[in-house]
Amino acid sequence: MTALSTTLSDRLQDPRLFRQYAYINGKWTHGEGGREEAVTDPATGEVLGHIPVLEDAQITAAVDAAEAAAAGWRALRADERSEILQKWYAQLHEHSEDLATIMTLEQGKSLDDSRGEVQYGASFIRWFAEEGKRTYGETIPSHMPNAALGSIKEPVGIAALITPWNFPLAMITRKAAAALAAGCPVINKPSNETPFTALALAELAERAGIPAGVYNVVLGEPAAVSKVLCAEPRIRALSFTGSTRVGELLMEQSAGTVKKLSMELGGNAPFIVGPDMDPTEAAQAAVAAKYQTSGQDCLAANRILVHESIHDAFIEAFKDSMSALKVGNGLEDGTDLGPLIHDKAVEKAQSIVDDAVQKGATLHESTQPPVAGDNFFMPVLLTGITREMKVWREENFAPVAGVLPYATDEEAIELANDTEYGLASYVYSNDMRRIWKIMRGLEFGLVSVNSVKMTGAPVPFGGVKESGLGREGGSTGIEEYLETKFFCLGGMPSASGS
Ligand SMILES: NC(=O)c1ccc[n+]([C@@H]2O[C@H](COP(=O)([O-])OP(=O)(O)OC[C@H]3O[C@@H](n4cnc5c(N)ncnc54)[C@H](O)[C@@H]3O)[C@@H](O)[C@H]2O)c1
Ligand SMILES: N[C@@H](CC=O)C(=O)O
Repeated sequence: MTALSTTLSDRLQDPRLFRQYAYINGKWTHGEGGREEAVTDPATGEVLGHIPVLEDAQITAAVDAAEAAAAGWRALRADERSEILQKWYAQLHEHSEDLATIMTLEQGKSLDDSRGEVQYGASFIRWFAEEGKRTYGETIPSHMPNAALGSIKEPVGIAALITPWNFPLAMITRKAAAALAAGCPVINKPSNETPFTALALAELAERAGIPAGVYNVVLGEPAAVSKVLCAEPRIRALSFTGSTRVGELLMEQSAGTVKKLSMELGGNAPFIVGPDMDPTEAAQAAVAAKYQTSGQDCLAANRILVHESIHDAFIEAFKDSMSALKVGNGLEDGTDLGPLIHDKAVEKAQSIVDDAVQKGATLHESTQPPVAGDNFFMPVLLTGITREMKVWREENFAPVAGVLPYATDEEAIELANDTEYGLASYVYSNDMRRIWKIMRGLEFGLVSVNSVKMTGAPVPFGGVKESGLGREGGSTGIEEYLETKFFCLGGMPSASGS
């Protein structure tokens, strides 16, 4: 390892949380082929450390380990698994500041946002520790004489969890806690941009007493690792969070082994502002819904639809609010927006802005001076946009907002639904009838009315159309890792004579 690789551990109260190995069968594992990949701080370009690039046989070894551990984990009572998960939850709380530091260094988001994500991610562990105790089956009135019918819930088996870099902790715990509570061993493949948060979670899982083989983290070349996981018949569930492009690829690759699939994919959220709204209040909410995590959020309000009667006042207030956002290194006090994850993200953001301007949109820039650094991108607003522009059609995953005026509620609904995505949507209005009409008309899995914040452990989170399959969190999230087994007990004496 290079001298710089010690920098990250020097910043931690508990340096053992910084791991530069995969975690398989309870052991910290290097790559057998000797290959490594560097992980950099997107704010500075500094190398934070290295991760091993595992060979295919090592990915299969993780499946072997999970298979060997499966029977023991499944045999525990739900309340015994719950106790272990509660200990994992406590570990996250005890080490929350270190987890936030690791996250900010490798992802770039502000330290406050990272702290918030640690609490958010931990909340899924506590939630599923409780939900695991409530995986009820049912009794079924029999249609046959002398038979008793019913169903029980059983763990689906080994679950592979492939996760993104934008929420490096919560996207893991929302899956892993549900799978573990259901009785499934897990194999997490985190993003190569943010592996150290995932590895710290594994270290804390071990300290909490999650047995060897039940929790594994594999690393390597993403397409190669995912190919092995998808083709592996012993993996019975695949839960993926990431882009629609990769999600579709993984669905194809999993077809041959007919896995249970959960897909949390991309979004292109509309934000509808009714004519009855105060334009300043609505603009402040839209700015918050668009620029959080520098726009690198599947919930980001990309397409802002404002009633024509308040459009101009809304734009003025939006520009003021956008210009108040402080861009900088996430470790610095007062930073609202950190850098984008890498140079390709900056290039994509710039190409979306250029495309819109070239097709006639007006660009409004922040009044703050630009921040030096390759991956920093100042927040911008585009007005006068059309449906032909990339800013309308593509998930930009950057601090780029587009605003379009509309005249009627029907037009707002039609515009909002004009996308292959169907994850999150926002409605701002004080008119209950309008809210109800628009909410029912929106083809999205999540509708947030007069609130920027919509997520949390009790929420059935997920999208429709090409935004995905299944729901995470809430009372349904654990179902992604359970099978229903029907039973028919024949030859039974029956009190009712049936
Ligand atoms: N719906 C949700 O809950 C949700 C949450 C967070 C992010 N997202 C989406 O995730 C995307 C951003 O995250 P990202 O850039 O990490 O997504 P991504 O699809 O590029 O990567 C996600 C994961 O897939 C892996 N991967 C990348 N290329 C692969 C390939 N060719 N074969 C197999 N695996 C591959 C990555 O290493 C990573 O672990 C956005 O589209 C965002 O909307 C969705
Ligand atoms: N903010 C989302 C993740 C999307 O990128 C969430 O809370 O699940």
